[in-house]
Amino acid sequence: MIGVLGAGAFGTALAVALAQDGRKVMLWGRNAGVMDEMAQSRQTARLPGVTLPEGIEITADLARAATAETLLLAVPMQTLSSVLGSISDPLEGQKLVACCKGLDLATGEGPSHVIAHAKPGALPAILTGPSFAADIARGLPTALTLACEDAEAGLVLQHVLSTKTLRLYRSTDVTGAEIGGALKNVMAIACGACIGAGFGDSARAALMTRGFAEMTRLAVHLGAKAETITGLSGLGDLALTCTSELSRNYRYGQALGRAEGFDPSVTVEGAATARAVAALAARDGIPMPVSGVVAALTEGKVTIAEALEELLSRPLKEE
Ligand SMILES: NC(=O)C1=CN([C@@H]2O[C@H](COP(=O)(O)OP(=O)(O)OC[C@H]3O[C@@H](n4cnc5c(N)ncnc54)[C@H](O)[C@@H]3O)[C@@H](O)[C@H]2O)C=CC1
Ligand SMILES: O=C(CO)COP(=O)(O)O
Repeated sequence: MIGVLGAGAFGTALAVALAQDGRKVMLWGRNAGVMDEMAQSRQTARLPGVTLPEGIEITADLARAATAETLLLAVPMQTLSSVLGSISDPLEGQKLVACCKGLDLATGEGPSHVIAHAKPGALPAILTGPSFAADIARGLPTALTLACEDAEAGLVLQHVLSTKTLRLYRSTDVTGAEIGGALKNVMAIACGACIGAGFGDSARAALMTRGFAEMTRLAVHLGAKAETITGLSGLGDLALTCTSELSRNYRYGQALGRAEGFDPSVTVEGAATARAVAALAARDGIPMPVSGVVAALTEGKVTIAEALEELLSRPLKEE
C-alpha cells in the first residue's frame, strides 16, 4: 500500500498515476467533507476532467493513512513539519518520500531534514523534477528524480513508484535534489517577473543561467554534487518552470512584474523559499543575488524597477 498525504493537485495526480498502474493507494486530505465529496464523485476541482480510479481509497483519517509502508508527502512545504508532527506514530522504518519543493522558512531546512527531525527512525527520500500535476494525472510521459541516501531503499522506491509513463531516475544526492527543486521555484518567480515587466526573452535567458549558477553554488555549499543540479531535479525543472504559464510560481512572478494582485490561496512555494534562501545566504556569506531580489520583491520591499537596477548595477565579474 502506498499512502499519499496531501490531496491537492500533486498528491492526487500521483495517486491517480500509481493506481492506474495497478498500485493500491490511500489518499489522505485534511478536510473530511472534501474527501467524502471526492470519494463520491471520483473528481476533484484541482484536476478538472480527471477521474480518480477505484484503486484509490480516499480518507481523512491521518493515522490510518500513515500506516502505509511507503508514504508520499505532498503537502505544501511550510506545512510539512506540522503534518508530520500530528502523526503520533514514529513511522519507524517507513519510507517517507517528500514530494514538496522548498525550504522550511523557520529552519532553512529542506524536506529531508524536516523529516529526519520529525521522524528520526523513518527513511527519508525525495521525489522531484519537471512535472505538472495535470500531465502526470493524464498519463503523459514524465521523468523525475528519486533521491534517497540509502541506495538499497532508493532502488526499491524507484521500482515501487515508477509507472509506464512516470520514469524515475535514482540518486543518492538528497541535498542536491531538494535544493534544485526548491530554488527553481525562486528562479521561476524571477523569470515570470521579468516577462511580466516586459524585460524580454534575452533577459529571461540571462536570469535562468545566472539562477542556475546560484542553485549550483548553494547546493555545493551545502554538500551536494554539482552534477545533480544539471539533472532533472535542477536544470530540468528550471527549464520547465521558468518558461511555462502552467507554473504557479511563474504566473505569480508575472503578476509581480505587472504590479498586479495574485490569488493568495494559490500554492506558490518560491516566495517563502526565497526568504529562507536569503537568510541562509546572509548567514553563510554566499552570494545569491537573484534569490535576494526575489525575496525583496515578494515582501514588497522593492519595486520591479529597483529589482532590475539592483541586478544590473552589480560589479562586473568573470563568468
Ligand atoms: N502541482 C504541481 O504541478 C506540482 C506540485 N509539486 C509540489 O507539491 C506540493 C503540493 O503542491 P500542490 O499539490 O500542487 O498544491 P495544492 O495547492 O494543489 O494542494 C495543496 C494541498 O495541501 C493541503 N494543505 C494545505 N495546508 C495543509 C496542512 N496544514 N495540512 C494538511 N494539508 C494541507 C490543501 O488542503 C491542499 O489539498 C508543493 O510543494 C509543490 O511544489 C511538485 C510537483 C508538481
Ligand atoms: O513543480 C512544478 C513543476 O515541476 C510545478 O510548478 P508550480 O508549483 O510553479 O506550479
